[in-house]
Amino acid sequence: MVWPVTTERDGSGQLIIGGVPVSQLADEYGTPLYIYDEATLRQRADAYRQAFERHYPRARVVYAGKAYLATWLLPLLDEAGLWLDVVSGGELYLAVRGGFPAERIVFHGNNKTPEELALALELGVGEVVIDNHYEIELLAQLTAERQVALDVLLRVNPGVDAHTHEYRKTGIVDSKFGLLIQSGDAARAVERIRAVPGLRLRGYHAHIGSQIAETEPFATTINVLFAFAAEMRDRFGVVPDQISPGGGWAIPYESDDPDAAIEPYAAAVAGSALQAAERWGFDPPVLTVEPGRSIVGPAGVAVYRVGAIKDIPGVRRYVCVDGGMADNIRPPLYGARYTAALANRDGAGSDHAVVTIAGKYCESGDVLIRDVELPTVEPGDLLALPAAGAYCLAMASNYNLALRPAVVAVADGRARLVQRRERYEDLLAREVVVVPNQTGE
Ligand SMILES: Cc1ncc(COP(=O)(O)O)c(C=O)c1O
Ligand SMILES: N[C@@H](CCCC[NH3+])C(=O)O
Repeated sequence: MVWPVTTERDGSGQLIIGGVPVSQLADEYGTPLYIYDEATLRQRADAYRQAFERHYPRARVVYAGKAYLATWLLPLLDEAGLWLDVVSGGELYLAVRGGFPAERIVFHGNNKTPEELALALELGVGEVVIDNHYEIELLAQLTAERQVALDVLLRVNPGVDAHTHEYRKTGIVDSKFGLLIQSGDAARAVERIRAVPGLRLRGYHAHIGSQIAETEPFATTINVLFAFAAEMRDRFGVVPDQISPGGGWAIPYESDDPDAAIEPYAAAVAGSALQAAERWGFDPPVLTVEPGRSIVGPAGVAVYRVGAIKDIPGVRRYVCVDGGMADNIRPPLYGARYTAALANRDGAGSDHAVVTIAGKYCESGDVLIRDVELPTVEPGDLLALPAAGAYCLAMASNYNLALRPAVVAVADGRARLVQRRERYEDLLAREVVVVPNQTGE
């Protein structure tokens, strides 16, 4: 359940993804290595669009690029008919340079800079999701200067507590995202947006958090959004043509996690929206969802090579790998759990032991998996971590001047290098001070 759909073992026990042996990829491109299975990506993108089309008359699926964004992914998203959510000038720039249609880009962020907003207008993004009063004034000025009109949504804070890690909650009252409904702040923003000639208010947005495996908080959020919409209709006569409960649907990381299938999520979210529209007296507006993790997460596998192995008698065995928190910060940041498998062999017949997979960086917290049962591993073995497609590379750093990993996309027995591994020279690319060459000149 946690592995890409094409994952199998060949006769010799090697792990195969997309028809390609993982060890072959590791030998060719080095480790750590991130492998994306195109079949899984396409299947999930299609599943989202089809499920929402089935359950709702006017649905829009927007991929949240913060989970993982690279130019090679863009045609695949485009072909699947998805929109794209970006949260920075950098994501916006990459998406447009990579050929994604700007009119299907939604620009998010709780502190968009004047330069980022100007870029969004220049590139012609489809929608901007306004987060705060400062942004309304910036957009008022920018649209007036350029004599253009812009479609906007208002991000509200619905005051909904989703069951997820504290750091992943975004819709509770004490949050930096959106404007609170219950204090009247969101209503004040609606009033102001309506008075700005260059802004066309299309509807309301909320995002309550990430890695949420229950549908109930989404249903509550949708109801709060429609109730707010009804209040705005009664006060100002505004009828929204779009409502968005954001993204945040979970994926399984370990085999006993909830399976978080897409179909029941879509059925529940669409059902809640239809019900709430009826209850509050609206024709169903466009329903927009913004999955990030649940599209790319299950498609990605991280591959590491084992190096040092350290036994602390009676305490634990550390199996150290050649990556860690620089390519995957999630375990130290959220206490996120992963599972792992031997990739270059299946370890059949060998003893099993509970070990801790540690990274190579200078932090005690640099542990990828605490306590995972594996066959006996040796230096040189390859370990594969599934469900690594979202928020690993996207949050990767050069800590300890680590080189960020290569990315390979696999499909039908073929591998494409889509992002090369960083090189030592890349570490010098931004240095301003002249670096002497080896002869000291
Ligand atoms: C506004 C918004 N939309 C969508 C997402 C995507 O979330 P996820 O990757 O959990 O689906 C996020 C991130 O949490 C977000 O902030
Ligand atoms: N980066 C997070 C979640 C935050 C999503 C973006 N708002 C994770 O890895 O789970």
